[in-house]
Amino acid sequence: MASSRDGALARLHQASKSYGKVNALHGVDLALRGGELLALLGPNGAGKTTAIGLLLGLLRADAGTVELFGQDPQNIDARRHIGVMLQDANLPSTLRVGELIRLTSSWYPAPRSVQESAELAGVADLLERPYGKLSGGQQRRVQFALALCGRPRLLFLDEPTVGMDIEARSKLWSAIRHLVAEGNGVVLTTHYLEEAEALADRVCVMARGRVISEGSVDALRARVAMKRVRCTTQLPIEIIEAWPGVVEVTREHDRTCIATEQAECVARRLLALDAELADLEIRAAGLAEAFTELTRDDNVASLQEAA
Ligand SMILES: Nc1ncnc2c1ncn2[C@@H]1O[C@H](COP(=O)(O)OP(=O)(O)OP(=O)(O)O)[C@@H](O)[C@H]1O
Repeated sequence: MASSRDGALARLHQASKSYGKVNALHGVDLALRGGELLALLGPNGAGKTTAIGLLLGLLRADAGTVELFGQDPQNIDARRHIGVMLQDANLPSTLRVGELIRLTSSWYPAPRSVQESAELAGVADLLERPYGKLSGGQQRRVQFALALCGRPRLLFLDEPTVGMDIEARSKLWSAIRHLVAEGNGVVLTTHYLEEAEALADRVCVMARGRVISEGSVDALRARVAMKRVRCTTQLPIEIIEAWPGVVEVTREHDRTCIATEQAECVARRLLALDAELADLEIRAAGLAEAFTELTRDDNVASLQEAA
């Protein structure tokens, strides 16, 4: 299967798409490469599903170009080298898991064995069970087995771990890492930022139909000055929230977490006002803070544009 000129397995170039009056994508550029996991992030309505729909050939762009293995994504040959796990899979509930994997594999030119697919997805003990009788998390794992059974070179995973418990999620993460290490490309959309942080080689943040930031997790983190100050304090949240430079304050059990661009000033105030303060800790921003700051800046920009 061919890649496009720049070595990408798939790409959007200046792609735009509207639904009636809603401009869902405006001139988006995106390249997906082998051996790399790209996390596509953005608030609800940012255009992620639309971008994926174009790459999968489910939608047609109004303008710009869309390539899948150097071809039109509607081309059946190109589609045989992708694996897809979308949010609403409608699978026949009476079929057994083994039958579903066998049936799906038969569509691909060089599929994995049923056993290998089932083991990679952690469903080897469920092969004889009817799909409809499985729990939500088990059904998600079966959908993952169906996405990878055709030995795809490019895998699209739309919020793959929703509804999974911690153990299932961590197994799925290792399977995804295995697929990337084999040289395959993976596109992941998720609202769990720790998932993107754990898996992504590259992160693309979308908002209002545009790519507003793209780079490695570290590069995105470095773009934001935000830090996290954690401590145990009896000071009321409302007081801390009013301090200059404080962006967000949350409290879980007795731990208070403050997102701020002025960590040292906040720490000084905490120490001055609370003689009982304990467990003070200052950390660099995680992807979650970077995301909050990037999308907040974008909202400010959009309000300025509108004014
Ligand atoms: N079939 C459709 N008809 C009309 N508008 C649509 C349609 N699909 C999406 N939209 C609109 O296009 C915009 C982009 O939607 P899209 O589903 O691509 O966003 P998203 O980033 O995937 O959001 P989410 O995180 O909520 O899944 C939104 O304003 C949405 O309401």
